[in-house]
Amino acid sequence: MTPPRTGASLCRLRALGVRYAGAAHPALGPIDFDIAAGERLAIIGESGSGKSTLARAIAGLLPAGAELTGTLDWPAAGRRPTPGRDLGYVFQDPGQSLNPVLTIGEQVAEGARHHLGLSGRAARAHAADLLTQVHLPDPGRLLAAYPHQISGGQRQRVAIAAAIAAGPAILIADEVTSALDTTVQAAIVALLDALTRDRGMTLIFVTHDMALAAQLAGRIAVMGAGRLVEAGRAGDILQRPISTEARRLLNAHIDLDTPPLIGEAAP
Ligand SMILES: Nc1ncnc2c1ncn2[C@@H]1O[C@H](COP(=O)(O)OP(=O)(O)OP(=O)(O)O)[C@@H](O)[C@H]1O
Ligand code: NI
Repeated sequence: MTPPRTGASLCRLRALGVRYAGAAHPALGPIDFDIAAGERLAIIGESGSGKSTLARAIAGLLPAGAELTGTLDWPAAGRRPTPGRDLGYVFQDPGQSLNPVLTIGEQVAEGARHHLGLSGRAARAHAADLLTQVHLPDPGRLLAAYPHQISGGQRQRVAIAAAIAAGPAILIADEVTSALDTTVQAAIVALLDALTRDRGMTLIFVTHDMALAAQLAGRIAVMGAGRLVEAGRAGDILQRPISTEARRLLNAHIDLDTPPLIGEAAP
């Protein structure tokens, strides 16, 4: 897919709704929203608010049997992006992104071989290059390793390398840092920031952390109970949140930043 002009409407949601198979109520919607080409959007909300459902609907990665209502158009491209080629997706748990019985080399090279038509040898070289780009040490050795042989933070770097292997124009990262400790979190966020900026990719970053959202995104969409309750520039939402959901997420973050009482901090 040729990357559309920056700022053009990339994805247009109109009365978009999702109902999972057998569910009594829709998990999402109706949602009206536009995503601009090249923008950096954070989708935030509390657990169960529908963030992943929205992200998966955009990616075309909803589970079988999920029913979509309303419309989801791709005006600039004229067709939906192909996951893996036009759109990369990184999950919260690298176990969902990575296959435990394939080597890291095999899975990072797979996207390049499949979508770019590279030979096995060229795809392997490309995979080693990608591992370097996500700042993993000793790519030559890592190519032959299995996911369980590296740390959680390293696995997330591998998942990011695999997601961008075919050079997609869009990257969706769904809670990719929530299983990691704070310093590793910051490094992964910095990596996503640099990679997507360098490549002019559209970034959709799902999180329940307002500070991470504001750090990475230009615009924030706030979800609550399956609906979009507020959307706007990151700075505006941080300084003047309107919805109770956005206020709650901000307060939650201030609480986290409060230093623990001396008694609690003692070992
Ligand atoms: N595969 C599924 N089948 C049925 N219901 C689902 C499925 N996935 C999610 N749901 C339901 O849809 C609603 C929205 O869930 P979703 O995972 O989108 O929320 P979320 O904001 O991503 O939450 P979290 O922060 O916990 O990841 C919830 O009520 C959830 O139970
Ligand atoms: Ni989720």
